[in-house]
Amino acid sequence: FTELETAQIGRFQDYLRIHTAHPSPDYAGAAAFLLPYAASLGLHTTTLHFTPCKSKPLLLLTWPGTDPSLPSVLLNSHLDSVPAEPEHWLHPPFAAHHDTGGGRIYARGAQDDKCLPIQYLEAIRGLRDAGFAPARTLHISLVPDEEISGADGFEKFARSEEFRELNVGFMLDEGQASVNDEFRVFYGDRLVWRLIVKATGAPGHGSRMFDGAAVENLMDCVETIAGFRDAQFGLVKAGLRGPGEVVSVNPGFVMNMQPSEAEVGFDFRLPPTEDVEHIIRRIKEEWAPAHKNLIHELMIKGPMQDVAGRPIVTPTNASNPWWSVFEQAIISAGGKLAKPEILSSTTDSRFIRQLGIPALGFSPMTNTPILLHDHNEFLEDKVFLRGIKVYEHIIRALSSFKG
Ligand SMILES: CSCC[C@H](NC=O)C(=O)O
Ligand SMILES: [Zn+2]
Ligand SMILES: [Zn+2]
Repeated sequence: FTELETAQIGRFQDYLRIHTAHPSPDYAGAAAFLLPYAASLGLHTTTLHFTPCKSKPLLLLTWPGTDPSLPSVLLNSHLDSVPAEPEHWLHPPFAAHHDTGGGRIYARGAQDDKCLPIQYLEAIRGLRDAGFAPARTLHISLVPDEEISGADGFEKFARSEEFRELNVGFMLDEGQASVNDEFRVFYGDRLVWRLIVKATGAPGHGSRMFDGAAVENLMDCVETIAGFRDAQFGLVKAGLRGPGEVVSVNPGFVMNMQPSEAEVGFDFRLPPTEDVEHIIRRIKEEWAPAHKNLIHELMIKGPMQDVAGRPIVTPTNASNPWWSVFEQAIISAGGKLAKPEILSSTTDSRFIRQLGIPALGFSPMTNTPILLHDHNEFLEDKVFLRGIKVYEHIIRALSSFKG
């Protein structure tokens, strides 16, 4: 590695060592690391707060463009991470151990998504040192609480006056690792629903067999939903649909059993183009019907349509000029792009797509196992460094785009 590359890996490790995991992410520590870092590159820095206690900062880093009349480009990354169980890890999850043999850097957040701000900033360093001046203003947003819904993070930011003033024309946000040598890109996120079904039934002695007990009623619900789950999963297993193109449903989000009351929770994920009325009808009529003493509560986590009443997706065709700028940038970086996908999980991109602003999910990690939220999350040093080069191409292209 060159001296610069060694320093870049070091900065990545320093950031990974900040304890950003829920339930008590060290946002102040992350801000204390990132703000002076950005300032040292000549970026303007602002800290916004959308909570009264000011414990959830949202950092904005800005590289002003030479033509401020053009809409800006936003690169997003969330500051928080999911928790880790250290006993299941080869190395402590916040030590950022660098395995010098294989080059792996182990840490919670190595893929999701603490590589991104370092890659964004190091790409800016490279471009600045090469004398590049962006035409469009480039903003980086570093937001709290993505992992816990973004309600105090990007959701409030997207509705704010400060956001409107940024005049964002296009956003890049996190994506996911790719197990082959094609970069993955995401043009939509699935919708998140939580369904709680409560059953009531006749109480009775544990030795008696009788019809209509609460748990039995609830089991009918679980079994019918399990059948639907099998059918959806079957489409993915048969290669007919991508994992983001089916409705996923997983039980067990809350479980609380009593003799005359029983309750189960389901985590539902729906493709943005799904016929939601049809699913709601099936819940009411087939899966949790009142005649089986089942009641249900459906929580819809976030918007289901954009401001124009359409599914929340970013076009990846000629109708979206940013798409071809992005695609060309990947090619100019010597990369290959996989077919655009719907992300199985959910990111902050949904809040900006909902406003009708195009956004793509992208994390430059090829030939890397998908380890977000998993034990032993790691990113290889060479993959991390290549990502910096890829962002140099992307930032150059997006910020020069005159369309
Ligand atoms: C209700 S928003 C949940 C957001 C979360 N995002 C990342 O994992 C997810 O479960 O996909
Ligand atoms: Zn993430
Ligand atoms: Zn995550």
